[in-house]
Amino acid sequence: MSVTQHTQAIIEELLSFVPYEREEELERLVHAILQAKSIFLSGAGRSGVAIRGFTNRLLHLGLSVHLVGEISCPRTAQGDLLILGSGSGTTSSLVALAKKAKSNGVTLALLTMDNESEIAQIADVVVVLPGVSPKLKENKLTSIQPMGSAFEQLSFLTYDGIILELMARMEETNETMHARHTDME
Ligand SMILES: O=C([C@H](O)CO)[C@H](O)[C@H](O)COP(=O)(O)O
Repeated sequence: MSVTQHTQAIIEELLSFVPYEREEELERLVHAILQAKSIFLSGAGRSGVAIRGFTNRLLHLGLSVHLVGEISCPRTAQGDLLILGSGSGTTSSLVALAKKAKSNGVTLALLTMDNESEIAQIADVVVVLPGVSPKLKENKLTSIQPMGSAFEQLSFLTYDGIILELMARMEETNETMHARHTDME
């Protein structure tokens, strides 16, 4: 197979996974974002790459957003929202952040493959995305891709789906968002 054929197969795989997403879980996340005073976001590795892209678009919507770990990241407070992207829901640095958020009265949201994972058990909002990972106890699906790739790609796309929904509800446009894009590039 060629690289373009592999790419096509990946897109077809993701399309076949989308129906496993639950609209009511995504609605709870959209609601939590709209209610939050400030939104803090984090993820490790490739899950973290996806959440960085999401943070950028939330900023373009005019929301108060912070990437955990950046030197500019302030202290959390009650009324804030922490969104974690973790396929396994067990990544140790994120477990620590989740516990800290809960003890500070911060609403905790998690995008994950495992709704019984350590973080999922204490999260207020859990969005389960389908995928496959060697880190999971049980894999119900199979993937043509290695490790957590399908989850990581689907989370990037789902974040963009959430952005489109937020744009509609917040009456934001491509133009209003572009006007907030950094001039420091
Ligand atoms: O980058 C990753 C790895 O290559 C698996 O595909 C993961 O995103 C990273 O290890 C974080 O794991 P999760 O918190 O389980 O998403």
